Amino acid sequence: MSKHAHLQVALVVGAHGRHAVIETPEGQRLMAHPRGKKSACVVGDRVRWAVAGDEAVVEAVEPRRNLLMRQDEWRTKSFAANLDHLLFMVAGEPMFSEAQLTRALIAAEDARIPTTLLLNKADLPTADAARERLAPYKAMGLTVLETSLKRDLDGARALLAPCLAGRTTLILGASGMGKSTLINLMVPAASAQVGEISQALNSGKHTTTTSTWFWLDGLSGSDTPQDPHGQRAALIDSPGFQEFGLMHITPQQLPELMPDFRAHLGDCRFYNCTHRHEPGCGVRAAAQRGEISPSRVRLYEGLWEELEAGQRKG
Ligand SMILES: Nc1nc2c(ncn2[C@@H]2O[C@H](COP(=O)(O)OP(=O)(O)OP(=O)(O)O)[C@@H](O)[C@H]2O)c(=O)[nH]1
Ligand SMILES: [Zn+2]
Repeated sequence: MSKHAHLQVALVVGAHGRHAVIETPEGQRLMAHPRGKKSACVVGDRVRWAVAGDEAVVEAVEPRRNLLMRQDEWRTKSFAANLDHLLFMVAGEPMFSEAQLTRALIAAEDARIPTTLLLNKADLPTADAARERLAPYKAMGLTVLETSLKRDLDGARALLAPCLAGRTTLILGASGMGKSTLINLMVPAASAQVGEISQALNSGKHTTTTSTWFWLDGLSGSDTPQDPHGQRAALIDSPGFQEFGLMHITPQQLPELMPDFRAHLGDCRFYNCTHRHEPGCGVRAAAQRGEISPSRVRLYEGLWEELEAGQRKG
């Protein structure tokens, strides 16, 4: 048993730099500082904490079920930990980026986090082009839900409730896909809560720089067979969509993490086929038969080069 096992557990609902906002099981929120590098925490972490002087100190982070990383130009940071589900929002206007989608799916697959795709703005004529772009993803088994958050709030709520019930969902969407509209629909008090957390973390500045945890009341999973104890539903919003960091993945792992590629991995002549230029490649053959979309092949090749270059840099 860890030497911190006697300490109380709290949930990290906001984190930024050397600060965290933690929530006790009774629902009390406190500012806390991690004791050291080892106790640095991210939203979704369960932590052991204690009072030291007049502040709360995070003494240890409980083992994580998973951790999603994001990447900006310079470095890799964490999005959130202990996720059950990822909801990736897309739209036809502005048209979503298939490269961002593919990266997110690879990261989620690697972390074994199931993903649902949400096509918003289904009311616009441009939704057809988005549906077409999503076809390969549907074909590889992903669920694609459709909403018109602006036109039909009640319909969206009814559709999303079972998808969010009883689990912790990280919601991702590039600017303009309708993420704020969705969060405000599901969490009416969201903007007030974000204000409180970001004020605590940024000492007064009212900008959101951190992922934020929201409880979704009324959506406990007590009716779902996987969760007979009725775990509370929660949403994590992560503002300022960044690319997923994939630097922890090797190019050789990529095909295993792409279900449309994975389906053909047994069909290559060489056991160490990279599916780029080898003769007798089953993946290429599948692409030629139209079973893997040309855009996915291009994305795979680009990622391969990027990850290989990253490996060389060490
Ligand atoms: N036609 C249509 N417009 C929508 C729909 N949902 C959201 N919008 C509009 O799309 C725009 C972007 O929505 P937001 O919710 O602000 O998008 P966001 O993804 O949070 O974008 P950022 O605030 O830039 O991060 C707004 O003008 C919304 O009113 C929809 O279902 N249909
Ligand atoms: Zn091959």
